[in-house]
Amino acid sequence: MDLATKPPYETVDFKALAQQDEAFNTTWQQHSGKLDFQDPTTTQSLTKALLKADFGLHLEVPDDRLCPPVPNRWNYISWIHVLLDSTNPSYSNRYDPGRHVVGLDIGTGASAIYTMLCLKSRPAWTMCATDVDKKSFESAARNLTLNNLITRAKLLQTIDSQPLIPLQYLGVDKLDFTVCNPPFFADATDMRQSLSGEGKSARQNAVCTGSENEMVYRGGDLGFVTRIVEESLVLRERVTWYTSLFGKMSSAKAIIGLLKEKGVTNWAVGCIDVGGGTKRWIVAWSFVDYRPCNSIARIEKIANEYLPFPTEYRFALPASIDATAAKHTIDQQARRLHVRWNWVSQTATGVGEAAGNVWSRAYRREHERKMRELAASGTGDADMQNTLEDMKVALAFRITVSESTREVVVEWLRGSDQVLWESFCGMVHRSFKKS
Ligand SMILES: C[S@@+](CC[C@H](N)C(=O)[O-])C[C@H]1O[C@@H](n2cnc3c(N)ncnc32)[C@H](O)[C@@H]1O
Repeated sequence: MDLATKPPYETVDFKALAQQDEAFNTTWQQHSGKLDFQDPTTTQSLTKALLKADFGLHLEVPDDRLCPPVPNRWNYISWIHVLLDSTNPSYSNRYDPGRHVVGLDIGTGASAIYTMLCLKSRPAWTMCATDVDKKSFESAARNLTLNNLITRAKLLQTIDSQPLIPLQYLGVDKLDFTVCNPPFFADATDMRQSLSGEGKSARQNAVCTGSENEMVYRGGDLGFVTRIVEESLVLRERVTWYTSLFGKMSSAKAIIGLLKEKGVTNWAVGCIDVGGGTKRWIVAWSFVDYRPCNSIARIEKIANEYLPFPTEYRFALPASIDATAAKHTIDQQARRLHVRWNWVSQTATGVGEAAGNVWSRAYRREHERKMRELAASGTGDADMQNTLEDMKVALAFRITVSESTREVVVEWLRGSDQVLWESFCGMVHRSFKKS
């Protein structure tokens, strides 16, 4: 399986895993095929077997440190893959093996799980990783060495008074993303109650071997990520995507509320829910204007007010228009506008960039007049193209005509002006209403 684009886990086939992994098979046989997730030996055996079978990774963690469940950790990383691939400056919306990406794993833990999954799945990536806990830090370094990944990682043991995104101490100027599974609990009582399932109808899914200093932070996950938000308001574009996991939906909502209050308009919300187990939430935000694809930026499981503005607009082709005519309409319409435009007829997809509202009636009239003048003077298209060369992009978009669904799909790729994006979608749609 190609790890670079390996999809998220939906379930785990324990029986098949037992056939592949001898050590896990012993656990499986001992429990007669019924795994006890409250037993630390079982959960360690499962984690090790999955990492080996699915990622070719070897893991050693001290018994008193967090042993990470693989599906939920991988699903976060695979969500980050889509987030980064869909905000690729080339607008390709695909994994680019040549793209060098630098990430930071805040609080990497004894397993260095996120760092290892990123490095193993994306060979051109490098990772920075921090932790305050000496034992976890040393164990993380051991795991990276054991898997021959240490040369692509920069490890830093920090102290709590240092920034959570310590660019200066890491000797790094910019980052493409941060990943973080923060300590979820506000104090020892909160941790004990939550892990014992007090106040919940169902028991916790798996035993947690995490020590108090790994799992507890003042203010819990909300307190920890509020610090990341505050640092992000200073660092801004020096990190393209700030992301974090949350144990509670209420914490994810509070962070989105804080981001909105601070004027952040580009964010994404994800949910991790493997096999109906404990749900986890992911929030990502950015001060850069590349827009993530709708399918990962907006999950349906949270109230609308916490979702970012949609980055996709679809409409059905009128019955009177066939797909060939629709493709022609889209291409011709874009060519008449003062935009950079690249249409690929084989895939019926075009990508364009505009400096502003160049489809307004006034702008179009003026543009057409200039085009006529240029044609009359014999300099033709070339001069008009020159005006696009140094253009500051206010909106980038992709338009696809889907023959199978008879739909036009408009995607927002770049830009911070929601009104401009809505106006553009309206213009594309109207051109089909007229014909
Ligand atoms: C819940 S654990 C996550 C470990 C690992 N990333 C995982 O997902 O299994 C939180 C980690 O954050 C670390 N941590 C706590 N405060 C920190 C700080 N100020 N800077 C960096 N790491 C910190 C803890 O030591 C712990 O390893």
